[in-house]
Amino acid sequence: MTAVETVSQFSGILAALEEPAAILSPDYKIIAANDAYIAHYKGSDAVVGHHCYEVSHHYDVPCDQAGESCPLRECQRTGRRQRVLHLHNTRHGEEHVDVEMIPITDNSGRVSCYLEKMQVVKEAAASPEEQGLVGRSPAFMAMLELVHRAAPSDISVLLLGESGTGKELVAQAIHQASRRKQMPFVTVECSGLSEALFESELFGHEKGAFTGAVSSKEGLVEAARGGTLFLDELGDVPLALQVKLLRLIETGTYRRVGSVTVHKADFRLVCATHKALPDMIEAGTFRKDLYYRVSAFPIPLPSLSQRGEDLALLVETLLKRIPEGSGYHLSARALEALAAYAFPGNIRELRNILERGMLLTDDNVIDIAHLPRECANRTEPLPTEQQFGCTVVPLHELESRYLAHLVSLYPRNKKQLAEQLGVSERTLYRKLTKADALMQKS
Ligand SMILES: Nc1ncnc2c1ncn2[C@@H]1O[C@H](COP(=O)(O)OP(=O)(O)OP(=O)(O)O)[C@@H](O)[C@H]1O
Repeated sequence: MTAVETVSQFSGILAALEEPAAILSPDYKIIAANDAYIAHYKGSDAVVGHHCYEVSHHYDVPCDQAGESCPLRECQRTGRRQRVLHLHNTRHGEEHVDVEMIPITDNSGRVSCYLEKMQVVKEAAASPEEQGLVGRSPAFMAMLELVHRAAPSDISVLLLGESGTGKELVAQAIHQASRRKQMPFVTVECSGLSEALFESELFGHEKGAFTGAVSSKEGLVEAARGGTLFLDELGDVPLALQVKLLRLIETGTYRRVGSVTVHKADFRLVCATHKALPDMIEAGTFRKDLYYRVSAFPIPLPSLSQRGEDLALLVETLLKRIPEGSGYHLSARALEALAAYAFPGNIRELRNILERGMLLTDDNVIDIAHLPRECANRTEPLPTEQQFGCTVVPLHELESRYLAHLVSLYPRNKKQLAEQLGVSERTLYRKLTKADALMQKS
């Protein structure tokens, strides 16, 4: 089939698609594109005849030669449709885009071209935003791809990540991208609740069900009707309550405390934990059956230290979100210092560091001096040997060299030498033996 025939055959399909779509030749050339594609990428029909990677990435070479996975190349390799999440340059700036590549065969069964369909991923932004997830590092993109795939279905998602990695924000993003987005998103904080409190919080109670239940109250399961129920810190739910949770999930029904009426639940379940649930199962502190119910679609969240490329973007974003923060910025040296820090508290810790820095600075620049000592300590790079004016050697080696030099000056007077050095003669001999060994090594 010639290119002209291909265009006429597919122009109808392209026009019928609402999302940006194009037909690509095996050598990455855009043969035809729909209006949505043109509007999204260039705003003019000058896209036809250009390479897809030039238009969407502003690259000179195909994605796989620029360090990214190329769906067209994968399609050619496997002969099957491919989906991948890419960061594209669109008319709105950089956007996360779900790219779907479908091989098209001609009458002889040979793949003659490819249909490329784009869907802008709304769950996250690649530039600082007032709200929502931001990120562009490979670790973040891998997580976002899973979020984007899971969100539209009703599958139970288990978010696994250290404290402060954004589990609650991801849960909200899943809700926002789901068909339940118009309905409530309800968080259940599972840690620190007693058995009785947990049950009445979750299922509600009737008037007089227990001392203090002066009126009947709707529970969080009821409040989440039609929407998403987010169980945060699932690993903290005590064993006795896990069975009640399991019953809720298995039967899709619940009863208010003090009532015999069975209610039907209607929610999509998203759970989060920073604990290793399989280890807890081993230890007998988490039910295996509950684990399999909640972990149909696990999504690991990267720690901040795995998202080094996102640090500057997150700093800018958080400063936008902290009240009064948008007037402030971080000096290059301070950013460098933070880049070398491990962030055990992840993004929440970064936010705290910035808030503290804002209070400590006298102008609008947060500098090294305004960072906590544990971050700032790593900041001053050691002077080079040239700047020092001498070679930098480990202290124990310096001591050995010094002792060797002294002994060469006073070979017969070790007792006096030990006295002058403030050590016992025995210690001096021990140190000299070490020094000898070191000298022989070097
Ligand atoms: N990708 C992201 N983009 C922007 N802000 C983020 C992102 N991820 C997390 N944050 C911010 O980091 C902070 C911590 O996020 P969140 O509370 O969702 O973490 P968490 O993993 O649920 O923490 P914990 O386990 O302690 O409950 C919040 O201020 C949140 O807005």
